[in-house]
Amino acid sequence: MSNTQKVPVTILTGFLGSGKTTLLNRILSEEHGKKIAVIENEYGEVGIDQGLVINADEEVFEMSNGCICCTVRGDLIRVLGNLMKRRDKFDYVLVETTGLADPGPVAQTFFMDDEIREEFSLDGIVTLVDAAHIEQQLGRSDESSEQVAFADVLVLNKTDLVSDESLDNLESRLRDMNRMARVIRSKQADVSIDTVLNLSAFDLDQVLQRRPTFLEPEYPFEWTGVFSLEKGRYELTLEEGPDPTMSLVQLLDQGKDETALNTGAESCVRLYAEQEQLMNPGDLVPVGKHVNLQLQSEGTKSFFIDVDKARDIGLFTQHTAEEFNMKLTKVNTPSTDEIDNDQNISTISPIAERVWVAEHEHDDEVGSFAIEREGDVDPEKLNRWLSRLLSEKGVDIFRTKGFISYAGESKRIVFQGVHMLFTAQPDKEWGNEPRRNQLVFIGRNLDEAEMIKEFDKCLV
Ligand SMILES: Nc1nc2c(ncn2[C@@H]2O[C@H](COP(=O)(O)OP(=O)(O)OP(=O)(O)O)[C@@H](O)[C@H]2O)c(=O)[nH]1
Repeated sequence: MSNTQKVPVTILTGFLGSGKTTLLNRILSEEHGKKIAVIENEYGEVGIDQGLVINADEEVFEMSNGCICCTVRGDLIRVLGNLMKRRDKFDYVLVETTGLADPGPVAQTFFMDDEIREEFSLDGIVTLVDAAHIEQQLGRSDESSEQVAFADVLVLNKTDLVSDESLDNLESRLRDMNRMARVIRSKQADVSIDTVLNLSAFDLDQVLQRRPTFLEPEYPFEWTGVFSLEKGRYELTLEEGPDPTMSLVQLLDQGKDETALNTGAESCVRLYAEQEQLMNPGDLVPVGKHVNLQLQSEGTKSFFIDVDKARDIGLFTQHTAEEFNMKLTKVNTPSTDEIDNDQNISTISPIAERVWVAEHEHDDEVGSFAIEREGDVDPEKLNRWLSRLLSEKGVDIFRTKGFISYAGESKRIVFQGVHMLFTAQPDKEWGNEPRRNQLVFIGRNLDEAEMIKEFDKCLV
């Protein structure tokens, strides 16, 4: 298929609260004659963004799954795959990434996966920059620097909140970080559509020159072991490790050379994006499924693997085998083997092993949670609490957003906060919809229990 027939894709990035949804809504409400499918990559437990995107004919798909940088590729492949079945319904795709994501893995998807590459072409990466907060963000997170570095267009938004002088300084700082990008200033992301869509701006060769590692993938698993097994039942044992659960995929006939390991890894990227199946100790691990081993109980945990004939199997695990002292042993059955005592059972060593090192560090302190409560809140109490919370902890609370039901107000209130700045504005009538509150917080070292307790005090 030639490039012109491929569906163009624009990736919209920018740190939390920089104005991505505002720009998206602007694009969706403009007469541009395009049928746009929107993919929202949410961070957090509740899909608030979908509720904030205006009603349009466009289709909105949400993804949300684990560590974004590691799982996004699998998620995106799944969502794009579904989109292709409705090819007649759209002619442009917009991907809004979560503000915490490095856009690299999102962009990679359009080059690494053959099926995706055949159907879609990356048109450009548009990065929203919050003029009021970017200095602070650049100092604190690698992701925001990556978002600037990858951009084809930098939209310097929220110009109303800073002086012209600061804007000039900021603009020159951004240009130092990325000389290729076009910089546009905006208020409420009021940029003209043709400065952000249909640019044919993304140039893979150029990116590879700047960043030779661009196509080096990141995986949602850290370890692979290939085991050469005979027919029979095997026991997989795990001790205490760094996590109370661990994801795993078992593949049949896994080769052990470099190419085979990479092929296996790519198919696991897709499998890892599927809903995980919880496995308790004693369960039989199915083939080709994303399972999540439950390891909360004390002592050694055992799971079982049945092999129908002599073959090599691959285990792709979220953490390394070493971290859980994971071992595979053959279970002797009286009909086929001599009964062994425990001492004689020997661990089977893998014929090949591979550690997939994620290039990025996981920032464990950054997290999110949602408060969801039926009923109404007292606006004054809520305002007092949030003002205090955000003035005290606003540096660590990157983003707050959601819907609130004010007592005595017929309209739903949309709450939006970026660090210490926040607004609460009436949106649509509640009508017949049940009145409820949904508030998502994203930040560092959040005290979830305390914040929920304080929120509950604001309910009437
Ligand atoms: N003062 C000011 N506020 C703005 C501007 N653009 C957007 N906002 C507000 O900033 C808040 C965040 O905007 P969003 O568009 O939701 O930002 P986002 O990047 O989608 O946020 P996340 O999805 O959480 O990362 C909202 O309250 C917007 O109304 C602007 O130019 N000036």
